[in-house]
Amino acid sequence: EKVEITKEQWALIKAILDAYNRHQIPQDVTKKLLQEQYSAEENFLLLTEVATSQVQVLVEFTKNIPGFLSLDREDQIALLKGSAVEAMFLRSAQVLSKKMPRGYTEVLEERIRKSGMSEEFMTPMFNFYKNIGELHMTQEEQALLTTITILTPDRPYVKSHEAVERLQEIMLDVLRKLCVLQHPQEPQYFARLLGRLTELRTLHHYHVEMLTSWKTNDHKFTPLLCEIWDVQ
Ligand SMILES: CC(C)c1onc(-c2c(Cl)cccc2Cl)c1COc1ccc(-c2ccc3[nH]c(C(=O)O)cc3c2)cc1
Repeated sequence: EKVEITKEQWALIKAILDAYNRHQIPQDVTKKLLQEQYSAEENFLLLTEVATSQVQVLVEFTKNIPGFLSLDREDQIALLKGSAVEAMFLRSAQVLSKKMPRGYTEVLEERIRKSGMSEEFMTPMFNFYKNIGELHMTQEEQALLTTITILTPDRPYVKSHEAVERLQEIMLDVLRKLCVLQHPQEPQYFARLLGRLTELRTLHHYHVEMLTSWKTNDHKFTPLLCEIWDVQ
């Protein structure tokens, strides 16, 4: 049927895309990924620094999601803690699938592969990166999919499930319409995007074990990561 995006929905897309583009990791942090040292220790430290910076960026982005700040304060925290890993898988996937200048993508992939994480997590992780790359998502789709991931109602400790669900449904409806308009030749495109959300849940479970395996090898995380991931 004829898909119609309303004026309000276009305003919502613009607000979310502006917030998504406005909040980026500072250049001096991402530039460090290009420095010379490649030991597992050095890679882990660099990834920890980038992840910490990414969490700070994520918090700022989330505050700009229309309606988020009207949610219960404790639910806002529960949503951020519950979605941080998934939002970071999405963000790093988008960065890895872009052909960045100066082999930035290869450098990041190399550091992730050689950061002391067990082999068993590599396959599903890089499979996800490949799947995201094949979707060739537009900026709007990336920003909306990240927003939908953050507004997942069934995270631990969320009290007002319905309020979060209502907000997520608004975003899902906008993304559905956008997919029909931007990928007219691919009627299943929206369903494929949602399939990535399921894959993110699985990666989230793997990530809990990744943290434990890093911890046992006495890897240190920053206070912000410890707080958001309930480690230490
Ligand atoms: C604490 C560290 C070791 C960690 O634990 N799990 C993960 C971990 C891993 Cl590997 C994989 C996936 C998710 C996590 Cl959450 C990580 C590292 O997490 C990140 C790695 C890279 C990026 C990243 C890299 C480059 C970037 N460029 C930009 C940009 O805006 O230009 C953003 C950006 C983000 C973000 C998180």
